[in-house]
Amino acid sequence: MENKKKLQINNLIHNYESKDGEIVHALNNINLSVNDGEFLAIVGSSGCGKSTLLNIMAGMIKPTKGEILIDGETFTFNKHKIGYISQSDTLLPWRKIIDNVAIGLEIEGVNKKERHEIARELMESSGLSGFEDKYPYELSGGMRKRAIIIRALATDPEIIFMDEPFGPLDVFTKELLQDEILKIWEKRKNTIVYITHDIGEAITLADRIILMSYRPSNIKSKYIVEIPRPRDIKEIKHNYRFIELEKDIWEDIKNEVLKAKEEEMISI
Ligand SMILES: Nc1ncnc2c1ncn2[C@@H]1O[C@H](COP(=O)(O)OP(=O)(O)OP(=O)(O)O)[C@@H](O)[C@H]1O
Repeated sequence: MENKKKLQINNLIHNYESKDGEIVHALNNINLSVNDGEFLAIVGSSGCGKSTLLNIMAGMIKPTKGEILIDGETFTFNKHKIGYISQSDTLLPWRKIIDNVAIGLEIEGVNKKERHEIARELMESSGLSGFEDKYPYELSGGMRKRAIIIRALATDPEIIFMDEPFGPLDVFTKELLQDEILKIWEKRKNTIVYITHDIGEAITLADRIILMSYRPSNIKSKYIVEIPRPRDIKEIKHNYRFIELEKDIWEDIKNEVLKAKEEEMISI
């Protein structure tokens, strides 16, 4: 049976224009579909356009050309519910953690009792019980990140877009959070599109990995991660498929970076 397509990107082109009129050709005719419940990771060298692609998919940037469909319909915020998690710490410092976690529900008009119930449940499942009435500055970086993740989950979005969510964290905290994301996703099966620089992270988490070429960026390669689930965050690194895949993707990215450097040298 064919998988149901949740998200579809057709003929996407995006150019930026800087203040002095210089055009940056960021994305060049991207065609991509993401299946319902799929965990898709996007990797690529720095500046290749990963965040641009994610921000367009999440409706935050209007593309120069092309269309974004969710369940076959043009994406609009009125019709479709999405979650977005970036690298930055986006908790509101003046709100208690429970009110931060519940903010999406508040915007949806859910009453206080109900939204606090949902937020409490999520906080309990992610080890944040007891911190409901604390303020963001009273939590560690890892705890704040957990609060941001469950805030995105609280409204039960159809698709969650994540832009290097664990980038600034230490390796230990990062692995704990990766483990949590895996557990949450294995339970809920939301569709996730996840950007990362970290190839190991992409292999650990994703069903499929897209490698973007250098600018103007396109999809250079696609890799299926054929490692069974549930995945053990520590064990997976010793899996021969993990090792092979990591080597192949590294090689692929290295060639892309070298090509970009050569082009830069020629244009100087
Ligand atoms: N608002 C903007 N105006 C002009 N150029 C931009 C703008 N945003 C991004 N760019 C350029 O578009 C290209 C793609 O940027 P983008 O941030 O999408 O890349 P990225 O792959 O996410 O990079 P990184 O991995 O370093 O975060 C870069 O050359 C960047 O300088």
